Amino acid sequence: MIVQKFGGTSVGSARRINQVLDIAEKELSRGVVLVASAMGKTTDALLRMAGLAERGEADSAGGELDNLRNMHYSALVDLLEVPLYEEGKGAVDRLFRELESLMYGLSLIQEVSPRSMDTLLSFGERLSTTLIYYRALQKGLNVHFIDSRQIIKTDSRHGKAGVLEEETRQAITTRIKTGPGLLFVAQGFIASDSEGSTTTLGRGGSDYSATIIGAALEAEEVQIWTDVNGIMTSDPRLIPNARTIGELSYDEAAELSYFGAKVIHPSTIQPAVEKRIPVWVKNTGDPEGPASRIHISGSNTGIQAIAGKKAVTLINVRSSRMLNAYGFLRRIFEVFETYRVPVDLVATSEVSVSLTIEDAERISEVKSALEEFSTVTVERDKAIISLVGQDLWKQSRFTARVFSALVDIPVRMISLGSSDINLSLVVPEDQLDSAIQSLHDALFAD
Ligand SMILES: Nc1ncnc2c1ncn2[C@@H]1O[C@H](COP(=O)(O)OP(=O)(O)O)[C@@H](O)[C@H]1O
Ligand SMILES: N[C@@H](CC(=O)OP(=O)(O)O)C(=O)O
Repeated sequence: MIVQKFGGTSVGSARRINQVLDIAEKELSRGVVLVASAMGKTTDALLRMAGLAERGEADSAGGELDNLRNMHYSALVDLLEVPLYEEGKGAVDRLFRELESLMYGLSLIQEVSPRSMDTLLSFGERLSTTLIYYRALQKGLNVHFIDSRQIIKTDSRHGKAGVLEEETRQAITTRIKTGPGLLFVAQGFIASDSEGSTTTLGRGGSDYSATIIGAALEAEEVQIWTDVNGIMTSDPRLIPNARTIGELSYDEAAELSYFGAKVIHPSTIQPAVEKRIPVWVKNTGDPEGPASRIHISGSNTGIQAIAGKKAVTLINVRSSRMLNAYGFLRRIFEVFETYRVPVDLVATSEVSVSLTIEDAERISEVKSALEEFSTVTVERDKAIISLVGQDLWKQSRFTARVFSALVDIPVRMISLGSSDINLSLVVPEDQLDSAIQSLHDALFAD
């Protein structure tokens, strides 16, 4: 069997949902689990709705709701015919009634807890998969609807819940019995905790849902269908002449996604690696076109791709008392552990350590804790550029080419060696795009 995941753009209209089901139908002899995200920018709209509800602006929140309703009903009209139309409409009506009551309830109390937020966001995927399921029925396919909250079990960290692997594996294998000719339709992104409360896996988390399901069912492959021709040498929105990378290793894909290549969610690779499941990244709008295959090895040496991540904060920790002493790094990392703030890059000298973090929410607490034993400076509005490829450092001219491409850009920190496939540089955020453009020109010219 295979798992096919379709992102927001891929399921963004009735026409696209038809394309999606054509793609799934072609693979049906293998048995397919289809994992879908919310239509288009629905999750963003639900987030805006939550913000308005929190401020008690029920009318404006209602406006957002009306837009979503129009989008889903107009797709419904195009996808279904009487008599199935009535049944599909009934299911969509129920979801919108529930969503509307929740939204007015939240506007009334003017409070959106992380738990309510996850419930609110879940409507995006629940609506899109309802449309896909009914359209598949309309086409006469042997289709089964799965509520992913019953198969993906997590802790209760709302907004970015941690998956409980064994419980999840058991729930998936119990509820999904695939076989040739069978189609299962499930939501990406959503899950539930042990109390049954809805949780979510973090923005873009549907890719992760797909590999979790793929790993549990020991799928032949997982296909991530999106709006570009696979993983490219850089974001094609920024670099129009970026090229598709045909083959990548799991490590390369993980580094690229972690350091900003939005095309796959950073957690996607981990479940696939454990079961050695190949992950394809393909374009729904160009199913036969160039695509990427991520698997155990097979990557070429040398630069594969450049990723960039904005909104990075650089923290410099300095203590002259630490000269020739030990335990400095341990104390620093204890602080980050206490406040559960992940550190991305680290560079050290004898008396100072520079680190980058993505999540600056708890920065003042982290800073105060570090100041108990050191002097701390914080630099905001930074970005990380990551150059990813096997054995980059073995190529003597490589670093020279990188730095001459960045001659006009102040590089604030460098990290090479922590993994042998990633050279990362910290630059000012407002110069990230131009830095990636000059690096791409210099490194992928031929
Ligand atoms: N290296 C890259 N290769 C391909 N796409 C990339 C890369 N880096 C960033 N992207 C962006 O990722 C987008 C696809 O991710 P996303 O919008 O989350 O898709 P989906 O909604 O299908 O999950 C592309 O439109 C592209 O702009
Ligand atoms: N709908 C969720 C989950 C997701 O993965 O979406 P997409 O596949 O469109 O990136 C989000 O927008 O975060």
